[in-house]
Amino acid sequence: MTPNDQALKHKLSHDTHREFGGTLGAVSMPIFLPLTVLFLICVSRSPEASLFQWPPPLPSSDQLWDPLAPVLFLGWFALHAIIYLMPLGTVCGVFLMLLLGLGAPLGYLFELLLPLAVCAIVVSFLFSIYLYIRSFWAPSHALALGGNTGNPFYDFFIGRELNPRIGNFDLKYFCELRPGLIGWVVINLGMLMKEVELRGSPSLAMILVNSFQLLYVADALWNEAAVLTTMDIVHDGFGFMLVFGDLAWVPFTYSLQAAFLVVHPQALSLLKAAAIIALNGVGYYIFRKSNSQKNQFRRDPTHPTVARLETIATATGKRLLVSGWWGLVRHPNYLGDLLMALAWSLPCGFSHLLPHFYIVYFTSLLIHREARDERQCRAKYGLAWDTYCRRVPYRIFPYIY
Ligand SMILES: NC(=O)C1=CN([C@@H]2O[C@H](COP(=O)(O)OP(=O)(O)OC[C@H]3O[C@@H](n4cnc5c(N)ncnc54)[C@H](OP(=O)(O)O)[C@@H]3O)[C@@H](O)[C@H]2O)C=CC1
Ligand SMILES: CC(C)CCC[C@@H](C)[C@H]1CC=C2C3=C(CC[C@@]21C)[C@@]1(C)CC[C@H](O)C(C)(C)[C@@H]1CC3
Repeated sequence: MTPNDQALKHKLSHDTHREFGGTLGAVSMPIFLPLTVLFLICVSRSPEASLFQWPPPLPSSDQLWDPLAPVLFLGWFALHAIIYLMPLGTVCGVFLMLLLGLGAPLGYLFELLLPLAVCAIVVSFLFSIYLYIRSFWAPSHALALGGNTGNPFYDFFIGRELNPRIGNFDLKYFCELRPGLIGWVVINLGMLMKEVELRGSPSLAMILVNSFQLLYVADALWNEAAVLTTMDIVHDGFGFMLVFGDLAWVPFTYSLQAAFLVVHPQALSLLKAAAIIALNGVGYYIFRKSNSQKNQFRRDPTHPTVARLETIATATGKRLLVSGWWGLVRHPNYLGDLLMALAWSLPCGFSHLLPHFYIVYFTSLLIHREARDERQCRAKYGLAWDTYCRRVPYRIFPYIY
């Protein structure tokens, strides 16, 4: 071990700040979150669709298992791994998959949703155990700062290794963008097909939810390289939280609105639809413009689109934007993302709480995420960050928060 490795190991073992409720959170979340996924799917297809109904709509054991589910899940995962390894761009890869999937009875995904979610949960546990064990062979410089406290429950949850790789295959980067995110869109499409089977044509609400979320995922794939600057890739280890988040949470809870609409059709006037489309458009515009502005600035601060923006210097040599989108609030990209989240739930009406689960969860996730990023930026940039906070006092919502 080099002196550098030793110093880092020392720093890692003394980084005692615990996120997500510390050990208690790390022990309870791997139990609570998978049960939440199964519970929400059951609620979405129950006639009442109530989060508070008693007794809760629990699944029977035969609803949880179907031999086709592991074949489909593992096949899906393997297909993405092959496409990832092939010298094809993401867009070509997705196009290839669409061709393969053309004519597949996607509506059957509605019946398979619970068994598929069970597979995703089991695979998430097995994969995280593999990642935890292999991290003990990783060099110190490959470990994540936050996930090496020595507490096995906490480290398993947060992830010990930052960017585990098999050869050139980056496991975290792959999981963050491919199988789960694209799986979400395919599940949505399956729900739309199921609606067509049941009612002859897709409803306007279903078309809106599918189109908005397809745009979101297509944007993520189109701007794939930008994910390299997100907190998950740069800072967080690859442990249960992200594995489960990528493979189970995203595809099976982000598709709840479409699943809800299959059993609870909603009428939507053209005027309301137009207002919701406008809201999604505004949200997307803010989200994309602000993310692109920061990414461009980080890539090349002399680029004509960002060169005139006002900045402040930091002791690290990096500068912080204080005008443009990043002068409006400290997280304009979260603001845009939240407006889109609202637009995704509005087509589902207000008769039930379930389709609004996403916006409630997402608001809490981003408020918590903002606080984590703030802590990291203050540690990184010190006084310059305080100056930025004084210049741009609001975090996400101008004049509110
Ligand atoms: N749909 C979903 O479930 C989720 C979506 N997201 C979305 O992912 C995207 C990425 O989010 P996330 O990774 O949290 O964070 P950001 O993309 O907002 O990145 C934060 C980083 O940006 C840099 N930065 C902050 N302020 C400035 C500034 N004024 N000037 C220049 N650089 C600055 C800092 O890093 P540095 O200085 O080191 O470059 C900071 O750590 C967001 O659009 C978010 O909405 C996130 C989580 C979940
Ligand atoms: C299981 C927990 C309750 C929460 C886990 C959080 C994860 C679901 C999210 C953490 C960061 C994410 C990002 C995206 C999806 C959700 C997770 C994995 C993202 C890929 C969505 C598409 C965006 O365009 C993005 C900017 C690429 C996102 C990056 C962060």
